[in-house]
Amino acid sequence: MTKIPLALTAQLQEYVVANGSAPDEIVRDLIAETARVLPEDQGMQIAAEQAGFMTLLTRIIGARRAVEIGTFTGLSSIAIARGLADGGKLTCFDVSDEFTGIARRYWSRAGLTDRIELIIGPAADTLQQLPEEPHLDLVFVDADKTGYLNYWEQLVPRVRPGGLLLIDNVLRHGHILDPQPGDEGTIAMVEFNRHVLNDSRVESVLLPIADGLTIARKR
Ligand SMILES: C[S@@+](CC[C@H](N)C(=O)[O-])C[C@H]1O[C@@H](n2cnc3c(N)ncnc32)[C@H](O)[C@@H]1O
Repeated sequence: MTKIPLALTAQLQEYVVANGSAPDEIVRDLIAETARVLPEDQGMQIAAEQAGFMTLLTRIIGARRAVEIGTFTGLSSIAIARGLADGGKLTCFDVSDEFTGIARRYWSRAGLTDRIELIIGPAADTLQQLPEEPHLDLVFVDADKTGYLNYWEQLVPRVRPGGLLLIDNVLRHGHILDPQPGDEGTIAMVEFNRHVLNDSRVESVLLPIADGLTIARKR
């Protein structure tokens, strides 16, 4: 029998979050401040249960070197940085000083300033500043959807064999199935998902967590 994934209600999501390692006060404050200060944009933040999942995944693979494209107010970067092994480092890429100004405050509060560096500018260009070595253990992509293919092609060669690429919003809130998607982000995501599926450099799974998260492991 086909198992149909459960659609989460707000109450079920609360239960999911409450029954994993709970978000601490810093994460709760960050979520609340983002909602208060950026009500129009708060939907860009990853879900709380996804943050917990990403910390665990980062820890499980013993990641030391990680990259994030799309930082916003910092929730995913805190999730990754907290999972890094001792001496680990996360490099974040974003275009916005305004959004990442909030992230910087929370990195400081979480004692993570030493393990996170931020590069401001369009990631298609600024990614070229990444050194070839050391190879990356973990990559998280959550920025402009039309840029994903470019980021993928720049980053896959930089990930070590066995390292992971995590790609966010691959379901586009269900619009990925629209026969004629009405926005360029979804059109780009249809092509991107097909590209990942046909990329023999990785094995991957598309998880129906939050808005869809692809986890690809470099062969
Ligand atoms: C969906 S939000 C990221 C959410 C974040 N991961 C979190 O957990 O809160 C997308 C971010 O990508 C950034 N962005 C958009 N276009 C970009 C580009 N071309 N290069 C780098 N960052 C970009 C935006 O400024 C925004 O902060």
